[in-house]
Amino acid sequence: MEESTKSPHSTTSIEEPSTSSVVEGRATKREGRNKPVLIVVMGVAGTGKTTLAKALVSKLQLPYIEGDDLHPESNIQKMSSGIPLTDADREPWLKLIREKAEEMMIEQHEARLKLEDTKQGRIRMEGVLVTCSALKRYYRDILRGTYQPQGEIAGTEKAEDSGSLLTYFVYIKGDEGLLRDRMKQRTGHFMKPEMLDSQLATLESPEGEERVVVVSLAGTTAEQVSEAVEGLRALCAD
Ligand SMILES: Nc1ncnc2c1ncn2[C@@H]1O[C@H](COP(=O)(O)OP(=O)(O)O)[C@@H](O)[C@H]1O
Ligand SMILES: O=C(O)[C@H](O)[C@@H](O)[C@H](O)[C@H](O)COP(=O)(O)O
Repeated sequence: MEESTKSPHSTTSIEEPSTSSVVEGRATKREGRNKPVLIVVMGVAGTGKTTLAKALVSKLQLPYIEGDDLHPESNIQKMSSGIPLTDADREPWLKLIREKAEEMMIEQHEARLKLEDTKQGRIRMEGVLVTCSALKRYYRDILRGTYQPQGEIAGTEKAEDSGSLLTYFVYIKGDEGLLRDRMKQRTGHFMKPEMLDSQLATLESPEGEERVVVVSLAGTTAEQVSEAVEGLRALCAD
């Protein structure tokens, strides 16, 4: 077994048969070469996106973007004051997340080429993990890089480019009561439990869309990791 590192930003090889290699391995066999992936852990506020994403980072050894860190200060101020964000507030934020993920993927790819040149190691999977509420279908299309706005009328989609950063969603789904309990227990966060109503009202479930894995809110983090990984593996094998 080659040496591996725990750093999510590492470019060292991951030789153990980790989930990342399983996910990547299937994709590689099917499509003939490595495909970088964007994995978005999504759901309303307080579902456990950050907790699950950090566990997946450690399992899959992928770099990670915390979506909340990319909000402009004005959005944070608004949410902290109990005012839900609008589409106009969210659109630039979602575009920025996609841009950052693409930048990170390019950096990762360049680092990989250098490692291959010097034969220092091998990366088993390329991709980026992101946490983002991604509440509406068209928000997710922005994250997929497929959204094409058309002036004032509803936007259309362009096809996802399988040669770039294919986007998968891990949707944490569960009971509203449990969610409210979790939010009440969480302290020191700008998003207060009262904001949950607007989050739930805005949510358009991603179920039925392409490349979506549903995991249970009620599960432990370890169970959620297994569900996510199994789901991603199944999608890659399709
Ligand atoms: N699987 C889980 N089981 C129990 N509590 C959890 C689980 N995942 C997260 N939590 C707790 O729920 C709260 C919200 O989690 P967090 O990761 O901050 O969610 P989000 O990023 O979606 O807002 C935190 O207090 C966290 O410790
Ligand atoms: O789209 C939104 O309304 C916001 O993005 C909102 O979802 C916020 O970013 C987080 O949900 C709050 O932080 P947590 O998700 O960490 O609770």
